[in-house]
Amino acid sequence: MEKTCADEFPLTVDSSEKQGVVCIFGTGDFGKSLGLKMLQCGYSVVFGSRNPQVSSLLPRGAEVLCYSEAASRSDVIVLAVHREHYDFLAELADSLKGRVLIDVSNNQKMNQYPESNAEYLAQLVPGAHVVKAFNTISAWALQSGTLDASRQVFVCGNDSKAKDRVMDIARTLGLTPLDQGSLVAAKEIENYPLQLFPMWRFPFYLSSGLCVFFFVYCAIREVIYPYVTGKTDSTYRLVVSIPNRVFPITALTLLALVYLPGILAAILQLYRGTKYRRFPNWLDHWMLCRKQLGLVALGFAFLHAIYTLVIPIRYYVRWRLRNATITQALTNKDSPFSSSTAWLSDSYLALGILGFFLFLLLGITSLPSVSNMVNWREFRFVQVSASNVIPRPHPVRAMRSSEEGTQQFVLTRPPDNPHAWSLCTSIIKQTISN
Ligand SMILES: NC(=O)C1=CN([C@@H]2O[C@H](COP(=O)(O)OP(=O)(O)OC[C@H]3O[C@@H](n4cnc5c(N)ncnc54)[C@H](OP(=O)(O)O)[C@@H]3O)[C@@H](O)[C@H]2O)C=CC1
Ligand SMILES: [Cu+2]
Repeated sequence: MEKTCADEFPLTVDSSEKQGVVCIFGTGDFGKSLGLKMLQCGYSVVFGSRNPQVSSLLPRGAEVLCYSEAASRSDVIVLAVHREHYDFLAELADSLKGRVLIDVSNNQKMNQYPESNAEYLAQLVPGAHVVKAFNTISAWALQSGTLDASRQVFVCGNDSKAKDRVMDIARTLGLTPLDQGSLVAAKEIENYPLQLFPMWRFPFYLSSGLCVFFFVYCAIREVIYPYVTGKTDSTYRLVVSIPNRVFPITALTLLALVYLPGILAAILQLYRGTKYRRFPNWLDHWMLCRKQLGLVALGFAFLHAIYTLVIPIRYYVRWRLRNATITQALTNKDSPFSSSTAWLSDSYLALGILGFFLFLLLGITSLPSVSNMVNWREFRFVQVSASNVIPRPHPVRAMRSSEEGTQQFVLTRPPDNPHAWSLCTSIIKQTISN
């Protein structure tokens, strides 16, 4: 190509702590973000673009040249172009001979092409040393610096010197390179970003299933049954009361399912008498998505906490309280203050709050950014102790103490605790009808 495209863009790179020149083909989202990061880490960046004059919004200090011109400036070239547009490289094959070509591309779906993008690139440009890297890092994370969970860069390539250079660059950018072997591994590395999601799929389906099951169960018990037997309309319960029953049950069931596979695995190891055999696939997968299960459980616990906080402002609850007060006033009766009930109510709520706090602690320490800061023993300490003290679902007890033929029910929870109230009343109703 003609030399003109270089002339308008003089080199203005900060020369402090130079790391060498890296060329980036493509001035799209990823090229720009990676270029910026490289400039910040002391590299000189030369962009290769189809229209070097038009390319705006590029990081300051970077040069923009046409592809061939840019390629001649550096032995390391990052290819921030989609695979579909690789054909132009065939023309540049001569000038790319002996260069390190970094393929960062990803596909839309798994196994989209028969060969991996990196292998395809190696066929297009046979003289270059193709290295697969950086495809698991997102442009957004590079720019915002929120790389916590995704610092890992999987690197593979057939030329070990080229691979070493790429791993050095990754380390300079503050990333963690992981050598995955020869270019054959590229296929798996390219599938990796698409595979991350399945870890969430099982928790998602499981929690949806649990929610639906418990919702239907509660709806039958608290809406359909009262309607069929007493023609009472309690459909309003579908909105807050029943979900607030379903969320904690789901949260605690999921939490239990986080710990269950570990126990099953231990039993299996004891039974087999060795820990050097693979677990069955279902157990393996279950073990691998424990963190996701736990985080989904934490989400449900959050919902439960929020739903519980709004209970006092619910119309139904206010109506009940007002009615009880008016009835007491009209009948000129008062209910004596019960110290033990007050104790029970407070300890119940306090346990709930503490349980939620521990659940939160469990969730937060399992996030990679936090767990990186504690050592293994500290991590186990928090995880094991927190999971042991999270309270079980609130037991609601109604005691029958019949005097002179009339049935009275002493609640272990005060009726003004709305959370227990609805359950208690339904139990009382059932007991009376028996
Ligand atoms: N975005 C992200 O978060 C990530 C992206 N990647 C990979 O990085 C590569 C680039 O992605 P991204 O920057 O998002 O994509 P963009 O579409 O934003 O940019 C692609 C760039 O390719 C260049 N290009 C060269 N030839 C063509 C052509 N024929 N048609 C269109 N564009 C062409 C263009 O640069 P110019 O106009 O200067 O020639 C264009 O800006 C992809 O392979 C992607 O899989 C990998 C990890 C994360
Ligand atoms: Cu609760």
